[in-house]
Amino acid sequence: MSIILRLEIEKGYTTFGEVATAISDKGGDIVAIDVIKESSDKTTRDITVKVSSQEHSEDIAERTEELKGVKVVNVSDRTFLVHLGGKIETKPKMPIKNRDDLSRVYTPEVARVCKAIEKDPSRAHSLTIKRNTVAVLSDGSAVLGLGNIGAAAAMPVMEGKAMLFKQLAGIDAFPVCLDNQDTEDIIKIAKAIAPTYGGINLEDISSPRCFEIEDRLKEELDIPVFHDDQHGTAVVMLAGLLNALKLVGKKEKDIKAVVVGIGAAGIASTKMLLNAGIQNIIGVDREGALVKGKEYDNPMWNWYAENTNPNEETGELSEVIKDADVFIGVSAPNILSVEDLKKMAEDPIVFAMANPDPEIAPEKAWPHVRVMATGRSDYPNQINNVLCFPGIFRGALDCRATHITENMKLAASVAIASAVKEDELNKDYIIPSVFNKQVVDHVREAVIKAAKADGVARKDTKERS
Ligand SMILES: NC(=O)c1ccc[n+]([C@@H]2O[C@H](COP(=O)([O-])OP(=O)(O)OC[C@H]3O[C@@H](n4cnc5c(N)ncnc54)[C@H](O)[C@@H]3O)[C@@H](O)[C@H]2O)c1
Ligand SMILES: O=C(O)C[C@H](O)C(=O)O
Ligand SMILES: [Mg+2]
Repeated sequence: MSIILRLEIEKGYTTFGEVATAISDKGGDIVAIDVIKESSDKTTRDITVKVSSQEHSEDIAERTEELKGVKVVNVSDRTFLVHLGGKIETKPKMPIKNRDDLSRVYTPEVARVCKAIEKDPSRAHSLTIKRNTVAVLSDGSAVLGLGNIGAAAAMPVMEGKAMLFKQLAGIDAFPVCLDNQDTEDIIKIAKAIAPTYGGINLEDISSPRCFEIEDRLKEELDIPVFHDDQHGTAVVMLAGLLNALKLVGKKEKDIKAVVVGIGAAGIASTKMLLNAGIQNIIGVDREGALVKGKEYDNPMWNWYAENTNPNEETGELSEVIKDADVFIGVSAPNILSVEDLKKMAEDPIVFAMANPDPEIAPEKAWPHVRVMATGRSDYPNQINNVLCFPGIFRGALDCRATHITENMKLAASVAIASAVKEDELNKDYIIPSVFNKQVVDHVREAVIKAAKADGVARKDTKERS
């Protein structure tokens, strides 16, 4: 990463050469120097420095501040710079050039359009932003793997999702971050804001509340509601796994899979694994493997224990990982060790999907596994729900689907998997890149077909409204 150090240097104490030496002594690589302000007694300079980590950057800033007459005004890294003022904006589709335009887009003419919608509410789809707009709704309770960091702190993730909706699928999405973590309130708020949107993408809402919120909204609204951390993750995980199993020549019905983190992503992923014919799945959470006969507070865990772990294996991850063919991690950083990897069956497949820090670092895992994937953008094999949500919503909006069904999700999975051609498949390419333009189109098409087959499409996509 690179940072920009803004320094105020009083003249007569420390020379710029001494500042540069201090930075390079600490291992910083100076790549640019800009003079911001110059006066008779001091100079302000921006120094762009390549550093290896946040700690490294703090170390350099501290060392620089120790120099006599030098003040660190600001340390900004490029990631923070791209977040300045937020990452998205709204834009009018046409300019308002004169009173005539004004009277059409606004009072008085706009009233005729309002009345038309009042008379026939379905016209909201064609006469407002509804048909192409998705709410990215979060309560900030399970943001990435960072936990309950609240609504305001969740915003950068939700803005990022909105950017991806637009860039990858042309969908106008914007964050709706709620300072409220009460299940009933969230349901009420989501229902109240629904008229604005063609769909609701629930994001980073912790389990088990996320299940009830999604189920109730699906029941009570006529627009698609999709909890991305459950279904987006499961769809992409299955796509990657189908290809990884092909690569190692193993069959779904013969393998043992260990899923760690039995929350939103873990439960939905397990349901998809079961539907794909994987029979031996063991779920592990903080207290070890979930097993039949135990009474859990979390009702979903009781369901889980009843429907998985046919051999009733018990114990910690380090015990049940023995002879596993597949590890699916949607839990917390660094919970999988090299020792665990060594106990797995031949040709281990490891999807360490916790964000931003995976269950095991790829550098550690690579020597011991056949296929390694993470949720991150900076390693090969990115298993991340971003491969799903743009295309699945593009398809759902285009056919005006009322719901996103199991078949639509499965169709999305197969479409994502098939974007990797047989002759391209290799251990570092089991899943297409986020930038593969075919992915959204293929997912869209597959999803529309499945929506029509399931009777949830309200519109023939050939017509343009
Ligand atoms: N790559 C992706 O596309 C993707 C998608 C969704 C979630 N995730 C990641 O998966 C993780 C979980 O997300 P979620 O939405 O399911 O959250 P969640 O809060 O619903 O579930 C997390 C579960 O992990 C369990 N857990 C936490 N620490 C654990 C540990 N040390 N050992 C075993 N279990 C542990 C928790 O008890 C909980 O049941 C996060 O890190 C998130 O970033 C990745
Ligand atoms: O946001 C991501 O990168 C993926 C996922 O939604 C997560 O919560 O980790
Ligand atoms: Mg998420």
